Amino acid sequence: MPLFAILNQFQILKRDLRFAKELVSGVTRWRRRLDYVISELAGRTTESLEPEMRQVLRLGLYELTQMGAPSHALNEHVELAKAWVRPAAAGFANGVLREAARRAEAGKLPDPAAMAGGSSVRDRARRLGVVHSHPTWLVARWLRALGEESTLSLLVCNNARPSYSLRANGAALAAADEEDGAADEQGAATPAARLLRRLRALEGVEATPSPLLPSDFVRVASGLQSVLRSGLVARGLCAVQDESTGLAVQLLDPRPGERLLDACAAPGNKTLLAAGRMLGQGRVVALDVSAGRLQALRNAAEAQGLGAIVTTRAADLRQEAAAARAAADGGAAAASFDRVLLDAPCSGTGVLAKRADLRWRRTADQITQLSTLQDDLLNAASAFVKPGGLLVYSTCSIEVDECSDRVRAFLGRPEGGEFDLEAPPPGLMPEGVVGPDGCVATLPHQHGVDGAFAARLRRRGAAGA
Ligand SMILES: C[S@@+](CC[C@H](N)C(=O)[O-])C[C@H]1O[C@@H](n2cnc3c(N)ncnc32)[C@H](O)[C@@H]1O
Repeated sequence: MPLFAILNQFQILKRDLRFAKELVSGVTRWRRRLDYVISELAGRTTESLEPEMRQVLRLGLYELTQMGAPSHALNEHVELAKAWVRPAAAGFANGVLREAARRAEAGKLPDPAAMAGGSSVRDRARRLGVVHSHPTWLVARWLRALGEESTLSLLVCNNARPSYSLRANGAALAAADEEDGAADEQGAATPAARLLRRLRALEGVEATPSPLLPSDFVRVASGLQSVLRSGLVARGLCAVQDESTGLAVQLLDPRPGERLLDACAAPGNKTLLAAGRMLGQGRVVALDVSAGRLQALRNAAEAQGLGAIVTTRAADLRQEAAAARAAADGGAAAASFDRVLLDAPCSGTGVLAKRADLRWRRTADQITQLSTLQDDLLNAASAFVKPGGLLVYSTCSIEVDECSDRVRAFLGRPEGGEFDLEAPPPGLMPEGVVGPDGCVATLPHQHGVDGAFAARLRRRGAAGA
């Protein structure tokens, strides 16, 4: 086959891939609202349909109503029903989708906002849950915690196109500038300034320093695909990472020459930012129960020129702490780290705009189970903090039960007896992210970044870190 034909085919494949991605992520995000419309049109609940038929109708309806597909494109979905569900299913799919096309053209698609219902939290959560395509239990939680107006903004934000940021890798950028002979000119520049210089050379990329963490992060308003194609990420000069993840490291405030434990480290977004701040001096132990994800961290540390100070350890933090406490010295030797970061496993409700599927995979029971794990991990992490040292607890959740409640519970347990919740020193954190309790918290609709939480806990004793 001639080269131009192969390239042409490749273009088509790329276009198809983009289309397929948009379709799948859109259907995943808008699943509940789509199901409402389908059930109104079909006169039966979507749960009563075969799973494959449900998917065919969701795909067809989304393409028709959100991607501006002409009604003849629905033939593809009818053919899909024939092939995937069974030949006789084509008539049903055709009937529902043609009715959708007719009603859409007349501006009369079933509208969930007009759903009848009472004014209890549950009823309002159900209505908002269908209109904005979120599970009722989660909306009810937010209505209780945040109120109606804030919940509504959050729901809208979770369905909007997410914004992306890049973390600038200072060590790798400095080395690359040296190689390019730009070291003098860039000598005192921050990692973000070094990265911005490179981004300016790329066509179609609009980027500005992060308003929250301007030294390390860059906000990309457009052109993320060009950045990825440029090889800057593959070469380890930057990483796609939300600014909110940098807040926990900012609160931890690691310094050159210190010993730092990242107790739930993989895949290493925070470890690598922290290690970068240590300017090649000191030691970072990155511990995680997942050996596979730790290997990815190891590779990234090497690529970013941070391999010399980062050591990985695959282990369960709870077992490590139990072993340390059972030692003859009662754990005194293990309590040797100046700073410990516990970025705990959590529900991830702060990152729903970027993870379209997560809202459907989480349950209220999981939040309860995760809270127990978070308690156990906080107890364990505290064993490694030296007297006078710092423990930062962080999550990417916006649920109080996974955030400030866990900190309060820790301070009330024997393991937390030697710790105090400490407000960040003046000037350390950006404006608007520290609450009255001294904890750091972001909400996507208020801060324009993912939702996240971080608290700074100081162990009483000798010299402070
Ligand atoms: C929120 S993620 C950490 C993300 C990481 N800090 C970053 O910024 O890239 C939580 C991590 O905790 C790890 N984890 C869960 N249970 C653990 C345990 N018992 N001991 C150690 N690590 C654990 C998971 O494997 C997961 O990588």
